[in-house]
Amino acid sequence: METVRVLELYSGIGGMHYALKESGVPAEVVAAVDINTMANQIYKHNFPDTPLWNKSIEGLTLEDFAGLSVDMVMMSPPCQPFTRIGLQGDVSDPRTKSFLHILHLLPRLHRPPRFILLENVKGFETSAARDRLINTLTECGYVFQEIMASPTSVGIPNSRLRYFLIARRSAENMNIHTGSKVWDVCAQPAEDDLALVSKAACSGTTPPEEKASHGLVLYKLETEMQLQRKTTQNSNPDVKQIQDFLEAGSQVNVEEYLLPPKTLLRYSLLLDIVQPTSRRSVCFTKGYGRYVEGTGSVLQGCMDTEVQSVFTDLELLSEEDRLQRLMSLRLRYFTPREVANLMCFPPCF
Ligand SMILES: C[S@@+](CC[C@H](N)C(=O)[O-])C[C@H]1O[C@@H](n2cnc3c(N)ncnc32)[C@H](O)[C@@H]1O
Repeated sequence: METVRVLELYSGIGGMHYALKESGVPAEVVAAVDINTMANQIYKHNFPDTPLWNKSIEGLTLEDFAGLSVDMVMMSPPCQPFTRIGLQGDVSDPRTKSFLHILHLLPRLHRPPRFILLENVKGFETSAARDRLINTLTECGYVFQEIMASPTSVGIPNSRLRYFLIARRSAENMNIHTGSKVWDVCAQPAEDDLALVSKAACSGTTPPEEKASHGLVLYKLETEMQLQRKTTQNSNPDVKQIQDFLEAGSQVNVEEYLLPPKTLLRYSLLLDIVQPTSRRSVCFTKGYGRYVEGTGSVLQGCMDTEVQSVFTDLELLSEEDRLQRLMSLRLRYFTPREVANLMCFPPCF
């Protein structure tokens, strides 16, 4: 099989490049393009031999494409215009401009890429940007498939529901079929709604410590449905346990990652707590470690105490007693290496 020449747009820290390597497809990233200097430093550190263009994608020309002679374009355009908790500016958000530029170039390329791979957040599948992408692909003679998938679909205990599109020029005699159906390969379609736990809870829909109808005790600000979903996720043997992604105890300075008292007292009801034996965690975001609400799970370090007993009647205690109880769980943030493990970056990253 010939080596596939790949252009990696919005290359960030190189997640797609690692996935490409992992796929076993003989491929070479002939150029990676990103405008973020910090991300580019990380990319360069991990892929020193890949030509990295520190420039805006709006600046790419037909000549750039012709010069690279690419077989495949892979890209993760900025997702903020499409996230469900964002403003959903879609095609009118300035951050979509560079993607629209690519769609403008595609029909004009002398030698269009044989394959296109795209990744984005849940929300993209119903956007006008997605409709424009589909129209452009159809106009250019591509067949494609759209898939919604989460790491849990492949046995990783982290919910991060994402949109994927794979497209191939139809002259390629392919066996994927174009269709308007977005394939959902998740056991639970809305699973990363867990990241929105605190949002629903803060609207005051669920009083703490309410007895739910299935015998589950709601001791935190979460709905019965959310608790039920967590229980189901934790009992799915197809998904690995969190402990398989942790650094060895001797390698972690636990004190450095413990949640500070102020955070425990203020935000304990909003925390998404997981244990080493859990088979789930919520999506980690940029604010992890700085903000609590919906930014990622925290790990229970001491198993001698049950989370439920800590939270029972917690609000009736004095501040000092509350803190003592909460601290007994030894709640800590995941280390950067552990987050990278959950995102399936290889050990060498
Ligand atoms: C969703 S992230 C890409 C993640 C990437 N797949 C990774 O593994 O890190 C989007 C990236 O697009 C870059 N970006 C956004 N707008 C851009 C533009 N107009 N030109 C070039 N890069 C841009 C951002 O700096 C960011 O790194």
